[in-house]
Amino acid sequence: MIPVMEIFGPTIQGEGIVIGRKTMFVRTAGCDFRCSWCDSRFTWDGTMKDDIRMMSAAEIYHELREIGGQSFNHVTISGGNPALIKDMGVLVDLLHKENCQVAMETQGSKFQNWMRDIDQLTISPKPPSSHMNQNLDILDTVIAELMPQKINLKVVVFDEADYQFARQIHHRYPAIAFYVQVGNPYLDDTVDKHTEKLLSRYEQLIDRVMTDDTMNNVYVTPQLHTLIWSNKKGV
Ligand SMILES: C[S@@+](CC[C@H](N)C(=O)[O-])C[C@H]1O[C@@H](n2cnc3c(N)ncnc32)[C@H](O)[C@@H]1O
Ligand SMILES: Nc1nc2[nH]cc(C(=O)O)c2c(=O)[nH]1
Ligand code: SF4
Ligand SMILES: [Mg+2]
Repeated sequence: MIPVMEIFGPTIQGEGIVIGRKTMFVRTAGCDFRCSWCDSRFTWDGTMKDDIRMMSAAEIYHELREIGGQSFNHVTISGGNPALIKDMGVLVDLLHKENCQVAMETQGSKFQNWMRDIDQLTISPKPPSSHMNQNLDILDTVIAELMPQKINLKVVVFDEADYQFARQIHHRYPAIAFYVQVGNPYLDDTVDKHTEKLLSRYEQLIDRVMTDDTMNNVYVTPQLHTLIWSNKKGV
């Protein structure tokens, strides 16, 4: 059984390697990290614990079709940390059998065998501003289990220390597609002029990367969904 926090979509994948892709989301409950700026704290801080449902893969698939009808062929599994969940492989296999591609978001602190079957696996190590201490030896062991061409790395950047961390991660794994994503400090979804504020932060990150000759093989991205909807839940 899988602890599900929310199922929603179709929407656009707002982040990373398939940014803009029409997708459904399955968000699991529970995380082994506690990032200071987590935009999905409700998955682990207890505030929405009454919404958590223990569901089988078949039940999740049924609900995806109930909400999304035939209007999707891509599902993103996020959380929380979905890599905590042993039984997820059954859902990944079922989605593939039903001709859906499957993406996943995780922070690289845990490995499960079923992660090898994910079509777009994003690993997002946490920089200093998160106040997490990402264990790079564990990250090495997780990445060693996976095919470099089937995964990508995405580091969220809020400040210069985060940027230096991003560079360190990119150079530690040069064969893996690398994304720097601008941090969103506006977690309350009622911030005035959030789009302008986020775009301005995005522009600063672009400027930082453009003049850095050690960061040429990289993608610089915003969180597309937050430009439109701020940190609204369920989009
Ligand atoms: C909510 S997390 C869930 C998956 C997994 N726990 C992880 O962190 O990779 C999904 C993505 O959102 C990113 N994220 C979380 N809070 C953010 C924020 N305030 N600004 C920008 N990205 C954020 C994470 O770094 C991660 O790449
Ligand atoms: N539209 C949209 N794109 C996303 N990409 C990653 C998300 C996440 O929370 O993991 C996310 C999300 O919550 N919404
Ligand atoms: S690892 Fe992901 S879900 Fe967990 S606290 Fe950090 S951003 Fe949030
Ligand atoms: Mg999100």
